[in-house]
Amino acid sequence: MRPFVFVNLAMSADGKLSTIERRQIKISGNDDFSRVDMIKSDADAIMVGIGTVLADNPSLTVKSPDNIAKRKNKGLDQNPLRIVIDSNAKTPPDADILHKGEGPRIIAVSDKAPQEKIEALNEYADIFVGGEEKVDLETLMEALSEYGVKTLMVEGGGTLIWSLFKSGLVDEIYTCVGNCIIGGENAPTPVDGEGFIKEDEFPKLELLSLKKIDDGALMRWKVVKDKKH
Ligand SMILES: NC(=O)C1=CN([C@@H]2O[C@H](COP(=O)(O)OP(=O)(O)OC[C@H]3O[C@@H](n4cnc5c(N)ncnc54)[C@H](OP(=O)(O)O)[C@@H]3O)[C@@H](O)[C@H]2O)C=CC1
Ligand SMILES: Nc1nc(O)c(N)c(N[C@@H]2O[C@H](COP(=O)(O)O)[C@@H](O)[C@H]2O)n1
Repeated sequence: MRPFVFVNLAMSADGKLSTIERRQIKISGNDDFSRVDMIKSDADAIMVGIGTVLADNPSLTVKSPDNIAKRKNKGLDQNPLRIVIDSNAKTPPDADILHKGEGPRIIAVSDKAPQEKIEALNEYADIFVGGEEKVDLETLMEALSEYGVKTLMVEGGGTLIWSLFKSGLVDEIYTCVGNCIIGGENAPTPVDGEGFIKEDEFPKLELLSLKKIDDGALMRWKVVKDKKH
């Protein structure tokens, strides 16, 4: 058993998540930020990789007071369970994700994470340990399911999203295409990592919806399971 996993990302019209400096930038507009806040608020958990924590220092909190109130009325924490994928326990103990907003956090580390760093982070978050070098995402998903997580939103970055696709762990992806060009051959893209080589390995997608949002476009894709072309 594993949660339903959906990825949400914003990219430029030329397919970049950020600049070559890998700093946090605004790609989508206000309507898209409202949409993201809503789907985040409806999710049981939200996940990012350590690359995103170090680059963006996100809090991953629900922002809209209405969305917070709806969660509270349902007896939920203000924010979904926040999860960082971080083999070496490099999450800074003063990171916003550990301090802003109420609600549980999990730092998922591998067997090689130094014990003293685990202990420091354990003051603010539960620690999942799994995987020899990198975090074992499949085992983590099973653990999250046992924890009661039915829907998991993944906010990036491209390295984590690659691993999730490689392991067949993505069910849907929302792609917001902003009206700008970023460029740079080393700028991050939605799916980085090693990349698929053979066409029959490519995850196949079905377009569920396509609409204009702000001055860009929003696509919602379903990952087609076990379909080869
Ligand atoms: N526009 C958008 O929507 C978004 C943009 N971004 C941008 O993306 C960039 C960050 O992305 P990126 O650098 O790819 O980092 P990621 O956030 O994808 O984190 C990747 C890191 O996670 C760790 N990790 C541990 N286990 C695994 C595993 N099994 N699979 C994959 N990764 C694992 C690795 O580091 P280690 O081995 O040290 O643990 C790895 O380098 C930033 O520039 C950020 O601004 C990010 C999110 C959304
Ligand atoms: N939807 C969206 N649009 C953009 O333009 C973005 N740059 C991002 N980035 C993601 O949002 C996170 C910010 O989280 P907080 O506001 O700090 O809670 C950031 O880390 C990226 O994951 N997303």
